[in-house]
Amino acid sequence: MTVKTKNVLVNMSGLSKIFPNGTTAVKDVNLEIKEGEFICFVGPSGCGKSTIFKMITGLEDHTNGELEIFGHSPDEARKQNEVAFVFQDHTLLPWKNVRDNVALPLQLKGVSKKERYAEAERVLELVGLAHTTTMLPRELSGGMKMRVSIARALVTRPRLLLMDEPFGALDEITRQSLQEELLNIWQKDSSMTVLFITHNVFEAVYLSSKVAVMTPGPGKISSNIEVPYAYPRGDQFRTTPEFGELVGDVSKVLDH
Ligand SMILES: Nc1ncnc2c1ncn2[C@@H]1O[C@H](COP(=O)(O)OP(=O)(O)OP(=O)(O)O)[C@@H](O)[C@H]1O
Repeated sequence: MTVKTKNVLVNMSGLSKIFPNGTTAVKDVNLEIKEGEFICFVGPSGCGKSTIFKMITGLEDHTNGELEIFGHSPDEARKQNEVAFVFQDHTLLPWKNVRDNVALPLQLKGVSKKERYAEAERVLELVGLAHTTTMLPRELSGGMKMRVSIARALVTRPRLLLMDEPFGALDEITRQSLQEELLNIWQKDSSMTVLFITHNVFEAVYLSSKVAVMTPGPGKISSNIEVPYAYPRGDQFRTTPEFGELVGDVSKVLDH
């Protein structure tokens, strides 16, 4: 299967964010994201990655420039449940079982219990946790909690999935198996676009169809590096010379 590219989904043009205290977190970012892409954002701490995500989700307004999501404002896109996000901290409610945690976004929309449980079970199956529906978060491992958190983000069938360092707290083996699962889920849904923040250059190259490298002071995208390799890539991709070369290319831009 090749990289899936379709219509423009997110359009950032001259996008800037200056916080009220005068900090310019993001300056003049131009990026066109197409439907079906998997884009990783890498860059040093404080270069504005999370601020870009917050502007896309409407949690922060932008100061200058344009930002459109499916031709809508970020607020409109969020209201239509087109955007979902996953953070490093899984943010599961400790008193609710797995199925209720996953079904929560649908409960908030007023979806009936029968329908939301059916949807929760569908996405739990996708992340390999169909057997955990009645378990409580404290009974799960760190990797399982992250899978539940991903299932909860998928339950509204978003067109755009934002992930802010979701695997940062996991050990390397769990991280790699979750990377594989995430790619499988993304490939099953031909129209879902994933934007993913990571500090890990290996993770960025393995996952993405394009790596957006950011530099600080003020935060801007200094380079877009295409990863022109078909999916599924498989574990062996990590040991190929092509993979090593791309990791080198991204690292070089980061070091400048
Ligand atoms: N609410 C805020 N008010 C003022 N400045 C802020 C605010 N939020 C973030 N910043 C500043 O904006 C800049 C970008 O922060 P941001 O969190 O987007 O960086 P990041 O690249 O996601 O960092 P990290 O990788 O450490 O999470 C930083 O200088 C930060 O101090």
